[in-house]
Amino acid sequence: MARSVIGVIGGSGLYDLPGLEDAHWQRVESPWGEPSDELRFGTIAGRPIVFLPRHGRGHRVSPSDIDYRANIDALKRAGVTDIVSVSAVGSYREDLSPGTFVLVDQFVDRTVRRASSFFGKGCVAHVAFGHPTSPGLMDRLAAAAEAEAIPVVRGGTYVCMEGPQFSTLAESRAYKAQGFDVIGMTNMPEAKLAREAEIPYATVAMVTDYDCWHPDHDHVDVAQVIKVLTDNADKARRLVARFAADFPLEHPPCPVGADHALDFAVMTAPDRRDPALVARLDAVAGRVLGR
Ligand SMILES: CSC[C@H]1O[C@H](OP(=O)(O)O)[C@H](O)[C@@H]1O
Ligand SMILES: Nc1ncnc2[nH]cnc12
Repeated sequence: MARSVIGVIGGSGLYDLPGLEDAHWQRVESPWGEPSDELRFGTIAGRPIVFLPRHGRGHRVSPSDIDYRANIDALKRAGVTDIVSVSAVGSYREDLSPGTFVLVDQFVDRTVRRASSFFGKGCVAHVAFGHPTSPGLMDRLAAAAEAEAIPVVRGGTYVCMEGPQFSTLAESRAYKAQGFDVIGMTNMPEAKLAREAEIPYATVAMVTDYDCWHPDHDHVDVAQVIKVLTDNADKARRLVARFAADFPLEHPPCPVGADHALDFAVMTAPDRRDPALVARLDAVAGRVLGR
């Protein structure tokens, strides 16, 4: 059984994890491109943690420009076995008011210009993705939230838009009518790539606004989002710290098999694989490609 290494991807408003002990920033090279920033290595209660600010320190990288493949590959190279992502979201439900934390369990991908797979011409693979988040991680996040007296809502569908503009009123109403619960711009293809890299993934979504469908609220603006984020950042850090401190030292098997997602996924015959692509897949898929 592998030693647990928790990866934390910090979203808007979360550019560092102040509770990390023995922490240092370190550049991790990836053959897939430029990660959003250096990785912050440290420990919490003796557990190794690797933190990555998704938009880079100072929020320099927009959702469409994030190199999600480089980020996930870098975390995999750093030995990460489990990922918790923290994200700001807009809400489509009256009861999910700003400040609410939601452990989303489903995603709908509406992004249009992002590389969303490590695989492709020369090495084709299809991973199962019916359950895109790990129930094991969500159970532990819910327990950590309870221990810290932070209310969380368990379950919800996150629709990922391309952005960077927020939705039109027509889009917002349509998403609400389709039954989506929250909206953001970053969790896709991040969650898809984590699955391909066999890293169980869960998201703590922090509601910052009602998008623009709500008759009693004006359109979304960044000042409003930042205010809610600032008011809640400390709660998010406490939640992540408690989750990490209580995490098993040995990686617990993922109930939906995310940590073995590639067992039966690769279609391309060994003698027909592109050696250059296979070389780039060394960290993500070395376990099944024999590298
Ligand atoms: C500042 S609001 C819009 C911005 O915040 C969310 O990012 P993240 O998931 O990294 O917290 C949203 O997806 C947008 O990128
Ligand atoms: N309303 C919204 N739409 C998309 N991304 C968001 N992130 C925070 N609020 C959002």
